[in-house]
Amino acid sequence: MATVEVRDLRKRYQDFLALDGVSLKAESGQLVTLLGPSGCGKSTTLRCLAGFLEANGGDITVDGESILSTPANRRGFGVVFQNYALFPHMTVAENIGYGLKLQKLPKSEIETRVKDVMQLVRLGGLGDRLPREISGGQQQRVALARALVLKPKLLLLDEPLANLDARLRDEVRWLIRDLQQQSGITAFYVTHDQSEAMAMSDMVAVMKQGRVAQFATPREIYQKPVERYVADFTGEANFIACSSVMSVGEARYAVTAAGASLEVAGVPEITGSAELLLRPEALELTAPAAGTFQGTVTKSAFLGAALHCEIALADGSILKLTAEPNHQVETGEEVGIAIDHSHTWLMPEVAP
Ligand SMILES: Nc1ncnc2c1ncn2[C@@H]1O[C@H](COP(=O)(O)OP(=O)(O)OP(=O)(O)O)[C@@H](O)[C@H]1O
Repeated sequence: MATVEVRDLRKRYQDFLALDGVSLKAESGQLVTLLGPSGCGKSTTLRCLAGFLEANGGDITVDGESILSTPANRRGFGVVFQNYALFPHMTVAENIGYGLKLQKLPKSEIETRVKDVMQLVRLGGLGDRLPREISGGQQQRVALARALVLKPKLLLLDEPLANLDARLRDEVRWLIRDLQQQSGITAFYVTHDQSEAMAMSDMVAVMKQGRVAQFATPREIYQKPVERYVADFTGEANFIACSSVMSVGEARYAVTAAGASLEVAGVPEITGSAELLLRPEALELTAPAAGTFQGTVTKSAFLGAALHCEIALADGSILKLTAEPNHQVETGEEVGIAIDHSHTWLMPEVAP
């Protein structure tokens, strides 16, 4: 178990600054996810952690000690990538035991540890197969077992589910989280899939152009994003520009949005222009006069478990919401929208 801290990490590829001061921390036993779109620096951060890349500035510490000068093979970390990189000519058991063999452990100990970890990742009975004789999900479990068998201080996972189909993704996702929690290994996990990040993580770092836009729990990232970029990346979101914003207490504001006056919570110390975040589940269809907002239905689609609607407000904003499936609304109909105030959140307007 290890506490791992990344402080102001910088990495340059020729004249391109890929990491521009990344800071985050995994407490012992936590799974921390790096979430963000392609090219934001997730893999670069993970490779610096693994020791495959040399940072140009900042520090990485494990239990308070800098590891930057420790070579990758002496860091004691387990690494799992999206392309499993199994040795094709070795059996499943040989692949898993390879690292232990390099450590020159007695054969009987290797056999026991390989057998135990194979049970753990549910590969029992497949030890004699070659990688090409097992499925993609099983191959990824071999890669996981190969990392876990070394009892690493830290587990680094870079899009480990990327090559799996939806059903296997789900299965391997929960297996990884279960194993990580049971073993108490600190882990960093890279993904661009927000639902994966939300479901698995203790903490999420949402990355934006080589920096961490927000580092917080999944709940906080979803409910209290610091800016639109984070809100957009972590689920369906509606934004309404506010025409007036006045502070009325600590991180509380009186705002006017789409003709309605509201008192809302938000990011502390907003001084300039601001926009209101309304998640679809915060909105409910009402009779026209009964809602906080009034608008016109521009789209409605029956999705089975819910009715998806889009409503145009008088100021031109479009609100997306999910209504109860038996609700009947027609395109062009005037409706009201009630807001659950516990689900509103004010953010400063930030240049993209
Ligand atoms: N070896 C390299 N030489 C030059 N630029 C690089 C190199 N590796 C990565 N980059 C650039 O650095 C930036 C960050 O890359 P990185 O692989 O860390 O992003 P990522 O968030 O992991 O993206 P993805 O989800 O696509 O893997 C990108 O703009 C990428 O093009």
